[in-house]
Amino acid sequence: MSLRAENLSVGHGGCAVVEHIDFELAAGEILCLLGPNGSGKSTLIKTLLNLLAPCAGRVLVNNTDVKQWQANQLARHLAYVPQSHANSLGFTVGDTVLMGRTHQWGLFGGPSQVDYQAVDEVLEQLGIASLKPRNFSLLSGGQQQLVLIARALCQGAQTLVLDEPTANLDFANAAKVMHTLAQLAAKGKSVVLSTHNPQDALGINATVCMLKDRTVLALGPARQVVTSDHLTRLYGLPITVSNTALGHLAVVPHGL
Ligand SMILES: Nc1ncnc2c1ncn2[C@@H]1O[C@H](COP(=O)(O)OP(=O)(O)OP(=O)(O)O)[C@@H](O)[C@H]1O
Repeated sequence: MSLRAENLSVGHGGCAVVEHIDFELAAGEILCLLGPNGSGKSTLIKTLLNLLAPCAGRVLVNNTDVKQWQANQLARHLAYVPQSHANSLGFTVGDTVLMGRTHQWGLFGGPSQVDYQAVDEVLEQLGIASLKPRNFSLLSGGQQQLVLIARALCQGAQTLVLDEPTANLDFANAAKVMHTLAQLAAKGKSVVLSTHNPQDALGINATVCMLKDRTVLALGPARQVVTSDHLTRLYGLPITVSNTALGHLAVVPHGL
């Protein structure tokens, strides 16, 4: 499985928000989009998912233009994980995850034993099997985010695409979601995510794509690209990336 952006320009109504984006994501890799508010992260994500047409260039999934994929076929390759939300009309966690299988049922089909088994397997894989009978809308934001990741996995997609998966999550839940994504990548899934926290990118050893002023400011491995200089330019305030005594890199804004 590969996801490739080729000289891609993304935007709305023919007006480009970011131009000349080039990257290739292979199995097991994580691409992390960083950029200030309005820099085009969500616009790029929607274009990758074929929800928005590119202004120029193209998106290729397994070397085929994303526009040429049938929606139910594309669902086996790309799964969108929205931000956690509570308007699930009272569905249980089990039902919510089962919905990831609908593209496999055909017009008049319904779930089979294989589908129910797939639900149990992904809930087990993410360590949330005990949540299965619970009402999705009554879960915490972090639990909901894990359930939505489970639904995407149940879809069978090779690549998960997440728009700000840690937004609105407390410190522990955000860490758990990022850890889960890193574990999935280690097992061969590809992940695209956006975040407002550069520390997220360092923690999961991602490839980072920084968006600023309609261009890609930097693209490369987090430890090379998430630097004081790049972050200062990206967010427009002094930011230091320094080594901690434990050998981690810590991102600290200062001078406010
Ligand atoms: N449906 C739309 N029609 C026209 N312009 C839009 C639309 N959606 C977003 N935009 C504009 O596109 C630009 C990029 O928005 P986008 O939501 O992609 O940024 P973002 O980096 O995801 O922002 P944030 O971090 O605040 O979520 C902004 O100027 C925004 O106003």
